[in-house]
Amino acid sequence: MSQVSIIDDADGAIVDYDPEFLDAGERTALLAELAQVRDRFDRDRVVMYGKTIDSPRLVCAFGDDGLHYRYAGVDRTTHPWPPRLRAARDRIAAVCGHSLNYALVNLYRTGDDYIGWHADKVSDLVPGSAIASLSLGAARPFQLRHKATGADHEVLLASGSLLIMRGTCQQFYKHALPRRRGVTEPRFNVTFRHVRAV
Ligand SMILES: O=C(O)CCC(=O)C(=O)O
Ligand SMILES: [Fe+2]
Repeated sequence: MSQVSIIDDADGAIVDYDPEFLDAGERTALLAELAQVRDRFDRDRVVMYGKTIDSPRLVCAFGDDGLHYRYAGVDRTTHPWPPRLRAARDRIAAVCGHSLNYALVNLYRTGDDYIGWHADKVSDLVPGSAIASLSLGAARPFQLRHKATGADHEVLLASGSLLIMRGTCQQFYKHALPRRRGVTEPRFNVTFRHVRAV
């Protein structure tokens, strides 16, 4: 595990990045497994400022039985873990130092798909738990911005890379994956989370 520190600030926000968490064989196998469940992906209908908006990307959730994780008015059913995704989850949980029971997977079909500036909702997560983000497919730039100072960070998320956000990251920073014209290859992003049992 060769982690690079992206953020480690006085407020306790921590972001670490490992560009080569998965080797080439694991990347190919996991991409193939996600491609097999491609028909389970659909757009989120997100309620924002009283309006219903279809997300500019496709989404699918996997997790342990009976879990719910709500965000922006979406309460999505979780599918059972495909075996390779569960194996990746186990390895990533060992890196985080706690269990991970939920994975939200975004599919950016081309560079036109994106996710806007936001912080992840942490009230349904186990306090102090990390959010671990595994990328597969097209490399896309990921941006982090401090909510008060506007300080910017950008990381090109490579296929097979792992980015871990922990500490007060969601409290002090927003993040986004902007549009990138000219990207024709799809990208899957899996964010593993430790959702609180309700
Ligand atoms: O695709 C990414 O790298 C980020 C996804 C994300 O921020 C989210 O699902 O909350
Ligand atoms: Fe996010």
